[in-house]
Amino acid sequence: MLKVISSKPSPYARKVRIALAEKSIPFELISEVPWESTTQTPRYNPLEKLPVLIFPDGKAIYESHYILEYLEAKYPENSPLMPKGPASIDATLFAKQVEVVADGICDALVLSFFEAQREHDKRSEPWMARQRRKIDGGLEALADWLAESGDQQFLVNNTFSIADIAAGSCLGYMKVRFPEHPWRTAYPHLDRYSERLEERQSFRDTVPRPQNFSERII
Ligand SMILES: N[C@@H](CCC(=O)N[C@@H](CS(=O)(=O)O)C(=O)NCC(=O)O)C(=O)O
Repeated sequence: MLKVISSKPSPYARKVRIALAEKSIPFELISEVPWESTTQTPRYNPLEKLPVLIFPDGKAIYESHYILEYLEAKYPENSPLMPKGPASIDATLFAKQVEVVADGICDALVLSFFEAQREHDKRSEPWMARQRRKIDGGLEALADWLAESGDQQFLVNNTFSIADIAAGSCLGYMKVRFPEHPWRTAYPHLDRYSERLEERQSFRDTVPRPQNFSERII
């Protein structure tokens, strides 16, 4: 059976868990804190990051966007998550662009989270401001794309895709890592979009949770 190394809050791991659930591919979930000495992630990923997808033979792949690409290539018939058909190349490329922005917002959220772990006198305000600009700019892009889609249920061709997995996981992570951010009032249509996605069973079963650190990690 496939195994997924995940962590409770990880939006990137949530993407993989959602894709596997949407494709009805069974897997064993392994939850851990990748920064702690007990982590097994470095055994499979030289970049020491989760999610990791581990195959029955012990081989593994990593980086959420690559894992989703892999799953779509190997299991195309199980609930396709990329637009299909000859005219779909532009739609597929757009779905991947949405994933780039959603993952980039998460990257800035992670960097902000760790900067905030430093003692006050060691925090870089310019660095925090830079991450905040990326988060705000990324959210504005998602809000604009959703509006351009006609406030549809899904971002691309009104069909559930990796764009919605990435955007939905990102917005869910905002609620965990940056609950005071005003995006839900600034973009009510994006908030409704996020709430609609959270009603999907694959989202219900993968709601992110904060995690406790037993070791100092920064
Ligand atoms: N680009 C990667 C990012 C993955 C990532 O940053 N994972 C974090 C955990 S979490 O933030 O998603 O919870 C990690 O393993 N960090 C460990 C490290 O960066 O050394 C992906 O999309 O999979």
